[in-house]
Amino acid sequence: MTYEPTALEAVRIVGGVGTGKTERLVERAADLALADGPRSVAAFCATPLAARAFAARLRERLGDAADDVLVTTPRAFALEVLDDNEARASTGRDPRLLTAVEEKFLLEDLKVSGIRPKRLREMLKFFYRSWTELADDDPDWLLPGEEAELHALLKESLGFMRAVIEPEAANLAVNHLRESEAARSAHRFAHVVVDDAHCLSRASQLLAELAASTSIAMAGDADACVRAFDSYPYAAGLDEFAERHPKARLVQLDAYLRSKVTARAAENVLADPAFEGHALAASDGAEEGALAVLASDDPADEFERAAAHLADAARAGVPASHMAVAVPNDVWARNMVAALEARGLRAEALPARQPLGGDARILERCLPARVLTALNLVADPNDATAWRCWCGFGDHLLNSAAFASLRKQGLSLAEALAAVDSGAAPHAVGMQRVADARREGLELAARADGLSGRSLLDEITRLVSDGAETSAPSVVARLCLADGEADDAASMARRARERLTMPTLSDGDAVAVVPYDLAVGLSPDTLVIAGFVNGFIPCRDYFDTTVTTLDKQEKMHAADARRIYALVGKAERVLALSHFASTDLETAGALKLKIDRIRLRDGVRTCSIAPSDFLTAIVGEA
Ligand SMILES: Nc1ncnc2c1ncn2[C@@H]1O[C@H](COP(=O)(O)OP(=O)(O)OP(=O)(O)O)[C@@H](O)[C@H]1O
Repeated sequence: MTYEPTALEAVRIVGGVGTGKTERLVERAADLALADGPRSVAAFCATPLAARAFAARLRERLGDAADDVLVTTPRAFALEVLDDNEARASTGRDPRLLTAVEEKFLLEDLKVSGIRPKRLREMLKFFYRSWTELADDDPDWLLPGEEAELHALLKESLGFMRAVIEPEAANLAVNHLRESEAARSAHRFAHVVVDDAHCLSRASQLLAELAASTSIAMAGDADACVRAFDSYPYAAGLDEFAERHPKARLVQLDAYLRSKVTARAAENVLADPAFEGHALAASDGAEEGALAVLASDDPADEFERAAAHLADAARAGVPASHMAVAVPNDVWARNMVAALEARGLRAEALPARQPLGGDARILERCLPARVLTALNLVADPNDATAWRCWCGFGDHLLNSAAFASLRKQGLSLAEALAAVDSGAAPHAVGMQRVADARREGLELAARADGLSGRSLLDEITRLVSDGAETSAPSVVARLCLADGEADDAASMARRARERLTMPTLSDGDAVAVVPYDLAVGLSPDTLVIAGFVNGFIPCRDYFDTTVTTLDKQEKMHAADARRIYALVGKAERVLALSHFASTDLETAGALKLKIDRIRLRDGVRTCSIAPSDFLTAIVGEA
């Protein structure tokens, strides 16, 4: 049976950055929770951090009753929808998102198609975007031949791993809800509110709508559309919402409610032609606020200077929980946290990318990933993704040929590996390596049985490294352990997956150090935008006309302008733009900075780095 949307009471809240959209939704959610009970309300936010901030604002109004309102992200909700037996059977998947390391194995499995890597990546991007836009509603959306074949291979490979890849999650959940009445009633709320809809994919927006039975309110601002958490944010969704709900009540918010100074900064950015003449005006009652430009000589000075700025704010009475630093990358995040802590300020960083790196092809270079994979095997000896990865580590092609031949048998991965155990697997390159890894994996799981917490992680590390290491890599311990808990393997594996695929901040009393695009949902009193230089924003390729065509350059500029607009407007009172003027050549190369000039200073080749092209636009100088 196919789902037909019923008439929902719909509200569309539109307005620029800082005009009170979230506040309206919080107010609405609180009123509805009081009227119809907190369990009748669900709030969808663009990122886990935004959900945390929304829940805190709701708590201020509702007290403990706020705990019974579901405040979540469409991604987490999609996995809940996919977590029942009917969904598992119809999708052939477990509700488990692939981590970045696991995605590398998927990619290698797709390379057996023989398609050149560049073309393969382009086609994958097309599939991923199309899934998020539900293009597969049209049965003829794929061209026959190479395109349809690669898509089939991708779906088969994901089915073999029984896992879900991020751009697919909301698509699978939408389709499951459309098809299953039982699923719809199990995941239904009388009232749904959706915040920052411009940062959500089309499938995420529709998923939230499918969860509503009586009313839906969606808030957004197409000008602030940035890739924050969903990989393909869909700004047009706000207009589509209006088309689907022609009787939707429109709430248009025009006054920027934060400080006058940050209003001017956001307004100045909006003057960019990319925004087609949109405007923003501070509300009459807003306080003045302040804008600071922190110019430093080099990165080390910058970290010091930015931290000193926030230490001064702390002395003036601003709590650390009301401060944020937006950073261009994890190097800046680490250094800012260290500089803030050195000044006695608590700070916590939200990673820009999953912290589990390494080279899966070389055993010695991927110990943390192998330890975490082994933990998954101990947690669930039938974990198909974990077995796929475990039996591929250390091989140049991650044993993709062997897995291709295992997959072709039409068995599940667990059944196919059982056949390997009994020597009944088809002959293929690398099959012996898979058989050996399988045996080692089973032995390891048996030896680790009964342990928990850090001792389990340490024992797995010892076994995985053949005794060379006796203590778990710190990144694995950070991902798996919670304060004072000696959890079993399953709890630690679940926690690590969640921290990798849905990262958030846990310390509510610390300065939030977040990537530029992940300030969604935050309203810090004082915001420092660090590393505000050319190369970080805009990125180096933007300036390189041999790499970037004029068309592409325009698109990059428009995307950056949206990022900056969404970011500067977040500061409640004080905005500080921090940049540095020089660094050594090696650092500049590694960080992909845009080098203006190279000079010899004290025998070191030193590069001049200019502040971001956006700085003058924000400050409003000619
Ligand atoms: N009705 C109101 N009266 C006074 N202040 C308000 C009102 N609504 C919101 N605010 C304050 O204005 C600021 C911005 O509000 P809010 O975060 O809801 O805006 P937003 O449009 O969701 O912002 P963003 O675009 O950054 O997500 C917050 O500090 C909030 O407390």
